[in-house]
Amino acid sequence: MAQLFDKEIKFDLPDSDISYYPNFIEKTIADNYFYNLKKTVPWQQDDIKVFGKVYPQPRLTALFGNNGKAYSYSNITMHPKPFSKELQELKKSIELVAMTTFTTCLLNLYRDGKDSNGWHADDETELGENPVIASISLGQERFFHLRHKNEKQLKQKILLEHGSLLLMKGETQHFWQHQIPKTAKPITERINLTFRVVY
Ligand SMILES: O=C(O)CCC(=O)C(=O)O
Ligand SMILES: [Fe+2]
Repeated sequence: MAQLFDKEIKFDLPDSDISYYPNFIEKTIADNYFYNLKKTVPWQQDDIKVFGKVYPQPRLTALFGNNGKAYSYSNITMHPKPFSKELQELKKSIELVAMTTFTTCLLNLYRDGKDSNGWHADDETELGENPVIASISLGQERFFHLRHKNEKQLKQKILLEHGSLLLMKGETQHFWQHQIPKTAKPITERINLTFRVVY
């Protein structure tokens, strides 16, 4: 079978298991996924509650899944739509690398540099004890920041490029938080897909 990716970059960070595959999806195929998902996904903007105040979430999202299980975070509960043919296809190729059978995909659309994703860990109970999170990036590259929850000097920045895969597993979500910060640079849109198992 053809290799879908040419290298794995493993981050040597304590209490974590994080790998980055820069060219997981070939450029022209990644371009096609981007345009197709941008056009066909029913993007929504939910309100989030932060310290008792309600704000529109600074990005658009969508949830797909095959087991009907809802996913809740930041006071939002999302109900999955059935996987499209292309998401199903993408899920299959990621499962080969992640060695996990995913049930659910959360999609994020960052419209410009003002869109972001605040510090958090993907540690909701419905994701299980040690979640495997497989994250695909399409379109505009953005920085992904990681910080250790207890040892504040431990941090890492990863540039998430078009067609890349970032894999987080093991105890990562217990010890590390991540974010996509805003940027003042004039930038274009990015789509992120995170495949997860929702129990
Ligand atoms: O956009 C990204 O790369 C990260 C998304 C994320 O952390 C999440 O949806 O939980
Ligand atoms: Fe996350």
